[in-house]
Amino acid sequence: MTTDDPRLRLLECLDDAASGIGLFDPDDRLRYANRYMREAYGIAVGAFPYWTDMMRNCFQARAGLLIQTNDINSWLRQVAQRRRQTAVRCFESDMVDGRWMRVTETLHNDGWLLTVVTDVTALKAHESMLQQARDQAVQLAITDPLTGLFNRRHVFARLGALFHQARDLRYPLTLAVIDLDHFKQVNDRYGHSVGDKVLVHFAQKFEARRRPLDLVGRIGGEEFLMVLPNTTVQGARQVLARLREDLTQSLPVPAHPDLALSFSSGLAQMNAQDTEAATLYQRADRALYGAKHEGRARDYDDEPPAPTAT
Ligand SMILES: Nc1nc2c(ncn2[C@@H]2O[C@H](COP(=O)(O)OP(=O)(O)OP(=O)(O)O)[C@@H](O)[C@H]2O)c(=O)[nH]1
Repeated sequence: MTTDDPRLRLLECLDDAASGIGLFDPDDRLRYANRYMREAYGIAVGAFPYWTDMMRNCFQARAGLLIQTNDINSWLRQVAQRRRQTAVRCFESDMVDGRWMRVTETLHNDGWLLTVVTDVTALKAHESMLQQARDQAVQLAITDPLTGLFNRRHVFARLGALFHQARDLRYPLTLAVIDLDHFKQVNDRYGHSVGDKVLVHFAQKFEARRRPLDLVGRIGGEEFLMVLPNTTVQGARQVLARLREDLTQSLPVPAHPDLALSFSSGLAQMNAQDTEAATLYQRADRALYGAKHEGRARDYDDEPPAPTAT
């Protein structure tokens, strides 16, 4: 049938629309549904159910809208509290067949409600792909590609936050700047790729010893930083002693059993004079030079912390 009456043409076009369109009267009974809407919700041609019966049918037949509940009556009560409360309501719904629908309900002054249902499955997939790509980019930006530890930029950014937290909550915080000894000789003697394996091995040992609140990262070629919240210098010395033990009991590169390597560390515990993380780090870095100067393979802290102001 062709007609020039735009209202009739509109009804014809609505029936072919690529979105679901439904119209509910003030008693919440379906009075019009286009083909898409009937198919999506499993409503027979010629049937005009109440909204609650439509939902009940979806639940019982496990068709159309995915309703995950053990108690359909309580689900209906909860949803009814939100339905018809605002002039326009927009939400997303899962369908039993895996599709995602965006539902827009427009409430007219006289209580008639227009529902438009659009398939947004492709958009959702795209959104989740973007989210994954973003997460991956963030991960790459904070990770040292060789060892998988946090990189220098991220460790220093986190150090700032941990420093202020420890100062505000008044618990001790100790830094350990760790540097492998005579690492250049490893590269010179065994080659750069073996040197890389050694770095990875150390990183794994550091990571394995890390407690949940500790922060470990690679801040330079063969230099690592450990941030130990709630830990004094004495506590940090124990952590490092255990690390040395771990390292003496393992071969950095099994193909080269003669390859053994030590590390030196500079320790500094936050004190009342440290106004920012940078000064604490400088003290730890200076202490590292002390450890190297004293003969390497040791932990060094040249400035015992002053009593913390209360
Ligand atoms: N294999 C490898 N080597 C690196 C990497 N980054 C830096 N290095 C090397 O690490 C070596 C560091 O040498 P130095 O700074 O002289 O330190 P060292 O030989 O460990 O001597 P001390 O620290 O004084 O005990 C240099 O040879 C760098 O080329 C890396 O990612 N992989």
